[in-house]
Amino acid sequence: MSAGRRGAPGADAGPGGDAGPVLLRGTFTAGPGPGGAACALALTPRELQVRGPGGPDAALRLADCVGCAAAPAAAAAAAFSLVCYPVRGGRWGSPPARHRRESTFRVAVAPDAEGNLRIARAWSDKIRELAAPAVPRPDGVSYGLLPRPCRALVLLNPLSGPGLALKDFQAVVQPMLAEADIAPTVFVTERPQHAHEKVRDEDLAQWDALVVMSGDGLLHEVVNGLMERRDWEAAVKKPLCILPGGSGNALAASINHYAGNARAAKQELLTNCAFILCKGLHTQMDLVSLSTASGKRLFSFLSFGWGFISDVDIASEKYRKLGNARFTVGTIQHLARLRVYQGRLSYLPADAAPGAERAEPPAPVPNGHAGSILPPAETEAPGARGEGALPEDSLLVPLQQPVPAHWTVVPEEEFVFVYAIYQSHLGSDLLMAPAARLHDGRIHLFFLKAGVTRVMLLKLFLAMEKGTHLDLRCPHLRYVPVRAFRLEPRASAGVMTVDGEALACEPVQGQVHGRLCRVVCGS
Ligand SMILES: Nc1ncnc2c1ncn2[C@@H]1O[C@H](COP(=O)(O)OP(=O)(O)OP(=O)(O)O)[C@@H](O)[C@H]1O
Repeated sequence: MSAGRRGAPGADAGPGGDAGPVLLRGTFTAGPGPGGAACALALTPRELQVRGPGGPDAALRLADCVGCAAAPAAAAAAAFSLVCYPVRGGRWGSPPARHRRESTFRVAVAPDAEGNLRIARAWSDKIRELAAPAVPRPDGVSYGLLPRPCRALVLLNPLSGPGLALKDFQAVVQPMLAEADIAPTVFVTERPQHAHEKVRDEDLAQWDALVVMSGDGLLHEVVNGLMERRDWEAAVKKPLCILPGGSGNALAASINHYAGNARAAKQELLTNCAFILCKGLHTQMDLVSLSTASGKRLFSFLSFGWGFISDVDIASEKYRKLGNARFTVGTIQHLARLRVYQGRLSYLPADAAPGAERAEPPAPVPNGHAGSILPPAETEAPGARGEGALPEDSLLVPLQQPVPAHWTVVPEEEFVFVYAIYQSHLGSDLLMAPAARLHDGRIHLFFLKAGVTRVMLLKLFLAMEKGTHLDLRCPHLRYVPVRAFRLEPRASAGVMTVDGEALACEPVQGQVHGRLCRVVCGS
């Protein structure tokens, strides 16, 4: 709870107190107009303590505050308003969610309007300063804060998910961004690849952040559009932000989870993610480089899949209007005609002895260019040593060669699914890889071997809602954190998925590139 009962303002002030020392103190009245109740305020580094006349004391947590502004008020007074989004417990069993709460205080203590405005501004400036999240400084990971004012290019797919992205953006997100001094410029996509082309050709210096209001598919386009630029290395460091407008919203659900929030979907998830954007903290995120036998190179932030899960994902697109429920419908349909997928799966375990890959130095696969056909293995990729050279896949050997000897080759060659995920969530209510983090340098590889019963498969998906599927100890399900993998399907029928988008079925291999891009995250 953000507004809790407390002792008198400043009661726990001073070194060692919960809220820290009192930095500002004043007596104002509640509301912008004259005649409001008197309030004694005390501002500490963590909260604004409010004591009304005889009423309960409240503390507004600055960690919940997205903005604060001062303005002149009637009768030579001034006012300052802070907007907080505290978490309130859900009713009737619904999970706790953030709700808007605006608090305005009228300042009429100076003899003139100018003096009152000066005081109101001093309070609002200090509140804004204290409300900015502390930037963590862990070893080796870089965090940053979006500037204020902040210029955000919002790429929005009006047809994603149930088709409400534009309406939800205007109703839920835009007012929050205005409160947080973030100025959005909305670019509504008109067709597939539109966002890809936009960010590939855009002058990125105009923007402090690229915001995607859509499903994961549009962010996949944005990441690959950035990686196709000659200045990709700088471009991909532009902070990205996902606001859930799609049906799966896996990255949004993962970021919500990493922020320590309860599971949320729909408007609650959108409010949580918009709140995270308003706070403006960003950090590094891993990307996985995928190379296909036909020569494509793609960059993926979420997942690569083959088999049951991918088939459900693609086949259920026609139920997009159902939102997240489309996956439940698709799962039930596909359970009825459970298939086996044949192929060879190999991987480099994440805990393989460091340097093992150097014992037998592979000829790394060429750099290529994002989304383009790779040149033959023996030729050097265009620009491989100059500007535009993409990061080298140093753990991989060309697909025509066997995997290096220190890799593990799965003996079984019949699967129900193979799923490599690098974030925690597969969808807003599917916690597939509870251990995954934005920059853990790992691909969380799951594979389900043939022979599993339909009942067990259903149990696994039900348990995944809480992330307890591995506790079922299903002998057919394997989970291994890896740094690279290769999948060689025996037949080309069917479909694979990258970040939930369809990919032709063919041999694919991938490796993680740690901390390659940046993403807005919770503190
Ligand atoms: N205006 C548009 N018309 C048709 N397709 C579009 C348009 N804009 C983007 N697309 C394409 O729609 C596809 C799906 O988009 P997106 O992933 O954002 O939504 P979704 O599939 O509903 O959500 P999720 O990935 O969460 O299931 C993307 O491949 C994107 O290229």
